[in-house]
Amino acid sequence: MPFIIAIDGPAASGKGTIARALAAHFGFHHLDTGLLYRAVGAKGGDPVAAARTLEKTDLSRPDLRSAEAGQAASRIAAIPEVRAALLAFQHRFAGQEPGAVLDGRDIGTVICPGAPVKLYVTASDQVRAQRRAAELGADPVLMLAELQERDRRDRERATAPLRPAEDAVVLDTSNLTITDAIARAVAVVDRARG
Ligand SMILES: Nc1ncnc2c1ncn2[C@@H]1O[C@H](COP(=O)(O)OP(=O)(O)OP(=O)(O)O)[C@@H](O)[C@H]1O
Ligand SMILES: Nc1ccn([C@@H]2O[C@H](COP(=O)(O)O)[C@@H](O)[C@H]2O)c(=O)n1
Repeated sequence: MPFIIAIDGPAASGKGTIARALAAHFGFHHLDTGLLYRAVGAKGGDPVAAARTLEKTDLSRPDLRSAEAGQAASRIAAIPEVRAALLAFQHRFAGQEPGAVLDGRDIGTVICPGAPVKLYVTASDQVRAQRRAAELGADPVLMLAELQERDRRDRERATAPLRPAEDAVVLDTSNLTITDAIARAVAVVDRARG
């Protein structure tokens, strides 16, 4: 049976960085599920139709990492039919041997609630805004407003809201270097694998 690592958390908390590193460390597949929502938002038109016809090539559009694409993603992510259309792809991905790391907002709560490792990666709003501003070469004040608006929408939506699974290990990376954050995540997985 494949080993699944479910990682959730708010925007720019470092979950993607940790997910990629865990996948490389353990030789697992990795899916950044945020990309699915970003790609649907970027396609325009009817989001439900866009989600139902999403193709792999849609995920390599060059504009998906922008703040605008993040905002569009979080708007369409609140539509239950969009989320339903993306379920089968995520479940298939999670079923790959020898294991898979999926990061997003509802992986531990909805997509893979039985995952043996669930991490909820977080950091203070200010730290996340600084990191995202440095990454995109953007204004930290604007990034703070952008992240807070997106987090609020993600937490308050009725379907699959952002929240830690009850059995998730919370990892606050506010005062951790990338190396230390990854080391802590590896230790959590090692413990779970025995
Ligand atoms: N512990 C850390 N210390 C310093 N910088 C970090 C740390 N973790 C991640 N970063 C940096 O912060 C930025 C956001 O990290 P990352 O993309 O992993 O976040 P994310 O939670 O996956 O974001 P999103 O939800 O928007 O996809 C990146 O530039 C990354 O290099
Ligand atoms: N499992 C997920 C993943 C993402 N979303 C929504 O997509 C937006 C963009 O995600 P990033 O991880 O790339 O920042 C995010 O704000 C969510 O609205 C989601 O709902 N579920």
